[in-house]
Amino acid sequence: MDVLIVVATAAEARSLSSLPARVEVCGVGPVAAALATQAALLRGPRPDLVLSAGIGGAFVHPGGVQVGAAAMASEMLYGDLGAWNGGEEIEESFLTLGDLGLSVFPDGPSVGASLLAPNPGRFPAWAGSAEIASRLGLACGPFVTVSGVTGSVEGAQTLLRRIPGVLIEGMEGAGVAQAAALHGVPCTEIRGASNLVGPRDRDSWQIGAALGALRAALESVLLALP
Ligand SMILES: O=C(O)c1cccc(C(=O)CC[C@H]2O[C@@H](n3cnc4c(=O)[nH]cnc43)[C@H](O)[C@@H]2O)c1
Repeated sequence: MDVLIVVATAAEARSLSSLPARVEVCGVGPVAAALATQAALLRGPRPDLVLSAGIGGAFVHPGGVQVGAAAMASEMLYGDLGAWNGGEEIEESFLTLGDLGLSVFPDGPSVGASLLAPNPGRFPAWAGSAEIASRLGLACGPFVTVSGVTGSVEGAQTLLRRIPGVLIEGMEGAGVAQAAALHGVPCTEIRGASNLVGPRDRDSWQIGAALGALRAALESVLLALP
């Protein structure tokens, strides 16, 4: 399988040097990720699989991953694409694009693109993800993509309530997946957990351990691919 790996930063790319895959550095955030993935796919060659990869935050729950371990996505979804709904008389809640009847894809034919099924910003991972993760002993579950890193216990709990079993928070995965979906190329996400999702404690981030786990996971995944 020909694989395109998309990472946010040059440091992440350096930690993946000499892997048998093309590595594209996209910049931080979902917009940068989607733009760079789109550009790489237009430039070609067309890969068989796109992998969004990097470090990420781990959600704390019984099925969650430890800092320093890697995990694989079952789906990639936007965590802050929608509308906050609150006021004097109602408790604040979050409305997703699905709740609002909106889609991340054009809702009519657009230049150069055929009409795609409405999508609220949730992208199923490549169909082989769960099987390969289980074979390699990697946790597999939903990965959420945000533009603003979660910085409180309440923020982490709100995301966990909205996305049961969510494993990892990152800033690029759903953007990469959206671009791959537009091109009809399967996509999944792999991250090494550098920190817990919650109050900001930058000194506790274990970036070296996360990058080591990410590289080991990617080496095994690339070997195991058909
Ligand atoms: O120090 C900060 O407050 C800070 C704010 C925004 C970004 C950063 C970065 O170091 C880049 C984050 C980079 O790594 C991924 N990442 C890692 N942990 C998390 C997380 O808990 N939540 C979301 N993203 C995370 C992300 O994909 C970026 O590419 C530092």
